[in-house]
Amino acid sequence: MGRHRAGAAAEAARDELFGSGIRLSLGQLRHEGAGSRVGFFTMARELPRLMAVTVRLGRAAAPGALAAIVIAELIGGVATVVTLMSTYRVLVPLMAGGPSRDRLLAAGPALAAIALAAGTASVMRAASKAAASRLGPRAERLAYTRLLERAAKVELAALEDAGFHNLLGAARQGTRATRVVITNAVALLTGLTNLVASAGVLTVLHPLLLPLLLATIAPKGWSAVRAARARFASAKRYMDLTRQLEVLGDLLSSPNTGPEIRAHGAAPYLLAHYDRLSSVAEEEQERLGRAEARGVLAGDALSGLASVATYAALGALLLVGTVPLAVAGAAVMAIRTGRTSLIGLIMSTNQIYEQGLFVLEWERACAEAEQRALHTGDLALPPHPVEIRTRDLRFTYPHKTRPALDGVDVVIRPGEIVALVGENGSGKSTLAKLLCGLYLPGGGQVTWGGVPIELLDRRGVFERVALAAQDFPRWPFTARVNLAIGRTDHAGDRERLWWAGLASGADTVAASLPDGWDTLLAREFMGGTELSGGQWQRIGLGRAWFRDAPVLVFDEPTSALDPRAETEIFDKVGTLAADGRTVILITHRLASVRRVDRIYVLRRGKVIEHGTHEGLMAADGAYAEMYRLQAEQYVDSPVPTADDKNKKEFSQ
Ligand SMILES: Nc1ncnc2c1ncn2[C@@H]1O[C@H](COP(=O)(O)OP(=O)(O)OP(=O)(O)O)[C@@H](O)[C@H]1O
Repeated sequence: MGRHRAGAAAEAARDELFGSGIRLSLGQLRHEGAGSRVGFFTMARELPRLMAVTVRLGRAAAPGALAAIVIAELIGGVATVVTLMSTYRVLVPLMAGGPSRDRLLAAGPALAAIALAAGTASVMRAASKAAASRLGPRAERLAYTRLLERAAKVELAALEDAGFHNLLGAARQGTRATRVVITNAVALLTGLTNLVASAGVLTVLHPLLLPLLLATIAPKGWSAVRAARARFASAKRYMDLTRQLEVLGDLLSSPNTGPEIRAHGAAPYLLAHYDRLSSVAEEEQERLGRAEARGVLAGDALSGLASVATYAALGALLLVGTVPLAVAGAAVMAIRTGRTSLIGLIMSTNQIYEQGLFVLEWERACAEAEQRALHTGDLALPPHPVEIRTRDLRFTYPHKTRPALDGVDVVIRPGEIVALVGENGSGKSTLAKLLCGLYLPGGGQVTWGGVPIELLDRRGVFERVALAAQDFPRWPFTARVNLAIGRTDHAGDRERLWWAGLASGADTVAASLPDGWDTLLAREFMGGTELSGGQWQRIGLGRAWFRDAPVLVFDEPTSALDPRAETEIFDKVGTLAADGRTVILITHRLASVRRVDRIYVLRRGKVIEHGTHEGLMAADGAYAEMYRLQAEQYVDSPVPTADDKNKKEFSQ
């Protein structure tokens, strides 16, 4: 009852902080989990596929190391066969009649063979381990690089899809799992060669002994596999929760949220939610642990019974004289070796399976990322600037019902400055992203030079655009790189940096920093520093200037700038257009759009008005109303200038 209440409280915590998203994802995964609840044999079928993925990865990462492992393990297996068979050959003369000296001498060659084989096996195991330590990290790096390469190329919309995001989370775990799988695959190979060796020897000694050996181990295998599946299903189901706990942990210790957490006294509230959410994770771990313990107990009991049966059978064979004493002695050795190998084999199989399922997620994520890769046509843009136009453009974000854009028609000619204005959430930033090809239309068209964007080589479109987004990234790198990342193939271009710095005012920011352009802009690292909001905005604008593209998109470029800097920026935007560049300007500062070529006013994803400032003022519609509202803020309480004051004093 108490537990039930704790669960309900945690559920409530999820709703309050993260909305219903996590419940949805838990529900969905429960459903998926039900579909994938399969038995031992499905797992047995999955294991080879899982191993094949890892082996392919290993072959690509370090083929030499992989070959070394296989060879060393095979030789190790042969050495085990030699050891076991030689044991039999030692026992036969030792148990025969005659003087002890003769019996020992007769057993001598077999004893020497055992020593040699044991030595060889040790050397081979060591060689195999060394090769695995080379292979593991390389495979992990290769897996991670492949994942990142593919993830960096997917459509932006895919990155914003929570399902794909979760898959990427599991895949990232999968890249780390490759190393565990490889280490355990070596152990598996060792166990397998030893097992084959013992099984072979047992079969030679007496055919009945082999099935008995297998019977001792099968229940253990069953319980281990069951536990591995349960752990994997749980890790997947709780992926969102794990991520949200990480996020809460980061928020509680981040310098960005630090001031607000302290000033608002929010720490106890967040900690309480952390506590409740982590109690859900804890409960799940407990549940898994209990289920696993039950499975282990059942497996061990069955395995114990089978062991008793094995030794009883051996005893019976000995009693009826079917098996001589030497053979029974060797059989005991082989059973012990086989059992140890089998237990090791099950442990490693268990690990391989549990971690390998994440490796399969890695493979699935790579495949899905490839499927969701940026769609691009092959038509090249002409070298000269072209007109950008939308016709009946519609766009809805994934998992949303209401369209963000609903039948938008705009035209932007080369060398024009076009402004997009409108209330919050009206679709301005979304439109800008569609114009520069970051999203593909859900309906209607975006054309560049008359060609629909889907048919164009989109890399060519990106090449022509510099985007200073509203939420531009604050890269935790040096100030220099924060600009140069706008066009990395010119990263070392000092003249470009100087020019971009001058145009955006980022040069004055750099001049105020301890190491100038080489100052690290991340206070969480040693030697790093933090900028003010306005300073960051200058850096962000500097990046767009550094990119120096024919089409510039400025989304709220001056929201954090002081009035002087703002005026300077808008003057510079004007000169960009005079130089033949096309400028798309999104702003709420209507004073700054008076001189642009055309203004589009958006509301709820539609263009409700368009024209020049004068035309829209004359039309006396939504734009005129917004403009007057802003202008009145200044007109209602006029601030006298120094000149006004002089005039007043003069008239008195
Ligand atoms: N990445 C996204 N995923 C889902 N919905 C989004 C996303 N970005 C924006 N939206 C939604 O699309 C609609 C339009 O948003 P958009 O950012 O284009 O508006 P905007 O006019 O630029 O607003 P603002 O003036 O506040 O910047 C809003 O309802 C918003 O909630």
